[in-house]
Amino acid sequence: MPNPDPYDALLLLSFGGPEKPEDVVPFLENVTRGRGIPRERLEEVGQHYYLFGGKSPINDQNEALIAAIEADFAANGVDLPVYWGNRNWEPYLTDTVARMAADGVRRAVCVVTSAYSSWSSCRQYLDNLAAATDAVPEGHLAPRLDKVRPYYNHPGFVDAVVDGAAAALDDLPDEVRDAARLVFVTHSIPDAMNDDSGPDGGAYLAQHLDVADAVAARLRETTQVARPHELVFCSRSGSPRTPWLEPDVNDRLEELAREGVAAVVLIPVGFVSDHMEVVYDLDTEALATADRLGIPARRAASAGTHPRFVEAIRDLVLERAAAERGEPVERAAVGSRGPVHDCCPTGCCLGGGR
Ligand SMILES: CC1=C(CCC(=O)O)c2cc3nc(cc4[nH]c(cc5[nH]c(cc1n2)c(C)c5CCC(=O)O)c(CCC(=O)O)c4C)C(CCC(=O)O)=C3C
Ligand SMILES: [Fe+2]
Repeated sequence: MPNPDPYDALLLLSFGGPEKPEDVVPFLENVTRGRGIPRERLEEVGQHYYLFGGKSPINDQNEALIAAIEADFAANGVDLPVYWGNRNWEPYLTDTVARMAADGVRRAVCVVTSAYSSWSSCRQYLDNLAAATDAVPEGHLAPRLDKVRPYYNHPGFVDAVVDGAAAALDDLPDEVRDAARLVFVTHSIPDAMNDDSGPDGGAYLAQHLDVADAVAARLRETTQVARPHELVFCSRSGSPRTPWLEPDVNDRLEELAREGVAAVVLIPVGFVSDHMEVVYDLDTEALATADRLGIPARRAASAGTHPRFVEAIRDLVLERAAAERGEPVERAAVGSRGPVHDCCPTGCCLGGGR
């Protein structure tokens, strides 16, 4: 039987999103508190949510992921209850951790719906865990919360991305499929945040480039067609004077149209589920850009509840449990960078967060 000791629960930590139109403004206030996002940008992003009835898909997607994890744990003899908390919306992480304390959870392993290193995608979640532990009401012992390593290069996550991309390629018209450009997409962050990501800097960008190479190589093998690939960015915010990672997906599509590209597959490798960044920034905006430019384009599914991703979560949990018991563990990783550390050293992913 797999051994989850010393853990007595799994905590899924996510971003959170609004459920109804009245939630949108308070949600955006939560996200951007102290982050210096211009008012016009907030109004614009609010419109993205209103276009979808004020409801982000992310909460339903997390519920589906939890159901898939519970089924996978039950089928594989992993006896851990699953809790869920968000940074920016209900169920708030602070409330969840208080409930875990009241339930007598002493130590939980934590999986975040974010696969890469950077202040936004790793350190800020660690800070959220620490703050939620500190906020446990008097009279209860706060559980210890161990976040698993950034898993962008875990073979299960990568398999899910490969499958999504292969299905999107299949869906392109026959005559352009072989000439399609593989365009990997992730969330832009400020250059300074990338410069400060990981223990040696630049990890956010380097991790994406590495996994994009790995996915493209796998697609080359499975389809027997070599296609060029590249990484682009979406969802830039902040002040226009602050440099963020570029090119923007829409700007790049303009260039690709001028270069006469035959077709494009957008692969949202930076995202774990098809949340608002995917359904608005890619499906609504970028696919409209491609359409206007006359480029046949498809958007690949993100990992979501792909069985290989769910298995990867089980593997990450059991791997960390064994490591905490002091047993030798093999940390699965594809690409050229090796597994990311279990525990971030001081100074990892600081800065850039202002
Ligand atoms: C790296 C990264 C991820 C991926 C890792 C992860 O998943 O955590 C991510 C995910 C997400 N970002 C999301 C939403 C938003 N992000 C914003 C703003 C920002 N994101 C940033 C970075 C990231 N964000 C940054 C550097 C900012 C600027 C403010 C700051 O410096 O902190 C804003 C403010 C308005 C705007 O300016 O866009 C919103 C509304 C949602 C929810 C989607 C839904 O509702 O379905 C999700 C999953
Ligand atoms: Fe974001």
